[in-house]
Amino acid sequence: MLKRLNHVAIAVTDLESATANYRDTLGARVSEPQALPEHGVTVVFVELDNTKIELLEPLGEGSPIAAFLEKNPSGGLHHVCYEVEDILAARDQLKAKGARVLGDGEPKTGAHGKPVLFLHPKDFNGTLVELEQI
Ligand SMILES: CC[C@@H](C(=O)O)C(=O)SCCNC(=O)CCNC(=O)[C@H](O)C(C)(C)COP(=O)(O)OP(=O)(O)OC[C@H]1O[C@@H](n2cnc3c(N)ncnc32)[C@H](O)[C@@H]1OP(=O)(O)O
Ligand SMILES: [Co+2]
Repeated sequence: MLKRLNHVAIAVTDLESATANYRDTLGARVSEPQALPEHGVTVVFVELDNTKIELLEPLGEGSPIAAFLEKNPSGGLHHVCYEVEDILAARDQLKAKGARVLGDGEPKTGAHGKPVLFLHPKDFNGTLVELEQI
C-alpha cells in the first residue's frame, strides 16, 4: 500500500527561526511559508534530494499543532507522511483492519494540493501517520 516517504513533519514554536536553522545552519533549500487555515498550520518545506521535511507552526484557533506543543513545548517529530496510489482504497483497507482514520474519514486537500488523511498515532506505534495520494 505504501509508496515513497513524502515528508517528515516537525512541530515548531517559531517558524522563522526553524526555517533559518535549516536554510542558514544546515544549508538546505526551503520553500516560502504557506498558511493553511483549514489545517490550522503555517508550513515551510525543506527540500531534500529524496524527501522533504515539513516545518509546522500553529495557525488559528484549535490548531492540532498548538495542542501538540502544549504537551511538547520544545516541539519535535509530529508525523510521517507516506504516499499511496489510491487514498480511498487505502482508507477502506485500513479501516477494515481496525486502524482509526482521524476526522470525518474523508480526505482533505493537503499542502501539495493532493488528498490527505491521518491515522491515529496509538494505532501506529506512537507516530501520527499521514497518507497522501500521489
Ligand atoms: C500542511 C497540511 C498537511 C500536509 O499536507 O502535510 C499537514 O500535515 S497538517 C498537520 C496537522 N494536522 C493534523 O495533525 C491532523 C490530524 N491530527 C489530529 O487529528 C490530532 O492532532 C490527534 C493526532 C488526534 C491528536 O489530537 P489531540 O486532541 O491532541 O488528542 P489527544 O491529546 O487526546 O491525543 C491522544 C494521544 O495521542 C498522542 N498524540 C497526539 N498527537 C500526537 C502526535 N502528533 N504524535 C504522537 N502522538 C500524539 C497524545 O499524546 C495522546 O497520548 P496519551 O497522552 O498517551 O493519551
Ligand atoms: Co504533513
